[in-house]
Amino acid sequence: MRLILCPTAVEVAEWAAQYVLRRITDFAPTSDRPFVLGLPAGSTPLKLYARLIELYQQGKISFQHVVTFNMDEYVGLPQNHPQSYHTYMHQNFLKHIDIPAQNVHIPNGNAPDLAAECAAYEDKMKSFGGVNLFIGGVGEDGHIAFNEPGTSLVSRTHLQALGDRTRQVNARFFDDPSQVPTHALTVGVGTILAAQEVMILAQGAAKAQAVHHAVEGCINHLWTISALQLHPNALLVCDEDATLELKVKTVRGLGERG
Ligand SMILES: N[C@@H]1[C@@H](O)[C@H](O)[C@@H](COP(=O)(O)O)O[C@@H]1O
Repeated sequence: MRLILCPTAVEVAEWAAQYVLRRITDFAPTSDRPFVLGLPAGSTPLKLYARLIELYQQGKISFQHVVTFNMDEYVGLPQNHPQSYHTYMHQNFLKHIDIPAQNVHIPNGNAPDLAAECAAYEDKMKSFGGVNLFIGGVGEDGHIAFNEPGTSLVSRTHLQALGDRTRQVNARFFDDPSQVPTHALTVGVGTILAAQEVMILAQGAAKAQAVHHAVEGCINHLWTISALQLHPNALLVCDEDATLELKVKTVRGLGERG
């Protein structure tokens, strides 16, 4: 795992945006050979999306031949609900760039058969030859996508019951905490590990425990982010506050300046 140290969240976003730019540019995608990008929702990637939109507006990057797969979506929330991840992605990123609508994939949390939806989502990813770069955030309890503590590290896209802690943390986006959905569809830990590269962003002291478990802890299903240790090309891009629970020795020995 590469641990990239950035002073602030702004620099995390800048580092990540330049990384995405470089990866897509070097790949030189075409319609027959698109670049497949895994994307998260949440507050963490907002600055990254804003930066990518700027790079697009400056003509430095195009998403014409990029195919996206979102990590997760709430179950039972209408797609046009202000807090659905469909709405989030369109408002914060997709409507501002040149990505063709048919290249965008977000799990359908209102599908009549959720198990079939999950299986079809995995098949769709495979039909593109898998994901080139999966970007993610991390929950305070170390969940990646919506893979809550205890989720199998070889899990694939599945229906996930959301834990109380996740629902409480995400309640800040809803008018009434009781509106936070109880379930989500999420790519599995195994789905993320199957990507050629994984880049997780962590910023703020609330993520420091999760970063500690990711980097210094044992690989275990109670901190699903620790599965990054199994990946040959994993990047963990942190701001200073997110590293507060790491040992100085770890930061100095492993950390690369972003
Ligand atoms: N399903 C999402 C995750 O994909 C995200 O990484 C996490 C952290 O969110 P935030 O970036 O808002 O801290 O929250 C949610 O639970």
